[in-house]
Amino acid sequence: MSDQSSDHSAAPTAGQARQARDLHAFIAGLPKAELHVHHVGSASPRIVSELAARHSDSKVPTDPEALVDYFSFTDFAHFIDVYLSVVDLIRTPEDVRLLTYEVARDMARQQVRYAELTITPFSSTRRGIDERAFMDAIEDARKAAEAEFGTVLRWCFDIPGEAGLEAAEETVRLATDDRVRPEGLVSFGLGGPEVGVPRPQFRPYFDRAIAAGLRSVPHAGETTGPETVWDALNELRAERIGHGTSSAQDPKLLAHLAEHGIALEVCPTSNIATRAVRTLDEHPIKEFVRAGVLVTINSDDPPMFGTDLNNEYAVAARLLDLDERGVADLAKNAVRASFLDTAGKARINDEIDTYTSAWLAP
Ligand SMILES: Nc1ncnc2c1ncn2[C@@H]1O[C@H](CCC(=O)c2cccc(C(=O)O)c2)[C@@H](O)[C@H]1O
Ligand SMILES: [Zn+2]
Repeated sequence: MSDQSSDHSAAPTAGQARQARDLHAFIAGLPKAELHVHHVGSASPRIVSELAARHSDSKVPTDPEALVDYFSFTDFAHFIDVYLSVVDLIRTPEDVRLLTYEVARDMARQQVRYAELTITPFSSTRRGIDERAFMDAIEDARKAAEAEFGTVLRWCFDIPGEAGLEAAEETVRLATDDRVRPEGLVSFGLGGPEVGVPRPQFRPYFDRAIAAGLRSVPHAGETTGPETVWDALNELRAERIGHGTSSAQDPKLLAHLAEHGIALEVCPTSNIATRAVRTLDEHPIKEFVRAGVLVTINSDDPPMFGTDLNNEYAVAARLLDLDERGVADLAKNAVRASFLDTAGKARINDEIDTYTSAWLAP
């Protein structure tokens, strides 16, 4: 998969091409953690086309090839429309289980040892899927994935902000009611369009989620300015920020993020595909690193953006001019910023170190 920049730099030399090939090979085998990736957004073209074929009333193509054009977006609002047309395909608990298990399989193929998968339960329960059956489906898939692939999944439940306080109430109830909240739930987020969806209104819901032991990880600064990131920090007590792209416009914000170790969940190709950033070469990831911000690399909605996590690491390596050790450090950033327990973090970090040392051994 190539990145989507309109990069017109000179053609690489033979040595540079070999080095890039070698780095792709290194990335493919590197143990990783992923912190910002969406459940429905990770449905593979095969799964999406199979589900579309079951529902003739859907506008989603039933041919995986035709999905490539269907997954090209004129702007963020268009992306959300397409995203919801795929959400509409998820209609039964078996659809939910199949999707979740296959997402875990795709992650395992990229050596993802741990992932915090963002799920929007409101979107499924409001479409008629029973909440108990929904939770059983994702938990069954989570346990099967861990047993069969060795990939540890945890859940982030997010509020689709544009759906307003009704969605907020339903999401925080599903996330905090011990009769229904799933064992794998660790965090609480806020997704969807940011324009016209001010973050402060969700403070009471984040307060309830945090009081129930969940970690705060809202999207912010993806399609609006740094003030949305400040609101996510000050009103929603964000421990990490989804995207945070516009933070680069506010040096004080960058300094705050760096000083307090608040990680940005950077999704480079997503920002290009949704038109949040014009080209990869203009992406602010370099400014984040220069300011000392903890940067993690993520795929967001990989099949929808024509990418996968390995490709996102390759894009980041190119933009940051990283060698194998630099890429391994990026992977360890995600482990550090994760909500995995200390033993789990040590285990993945040791795997990363062992793999990198073996790769670089003369
Ligand atoms: N890069 C992204 N940036 C932001 N969000 C992203 C990104 N990728 C994926 N998402 C997901 O998109 C959904 C949006 C759902 C939404 O807006 C909505 C609005 C009105 C009604 C309903 C409904 O369900 O009835 C849903 C969220 O679930 C979110 O998790
Ligand atoms: Zn996202």
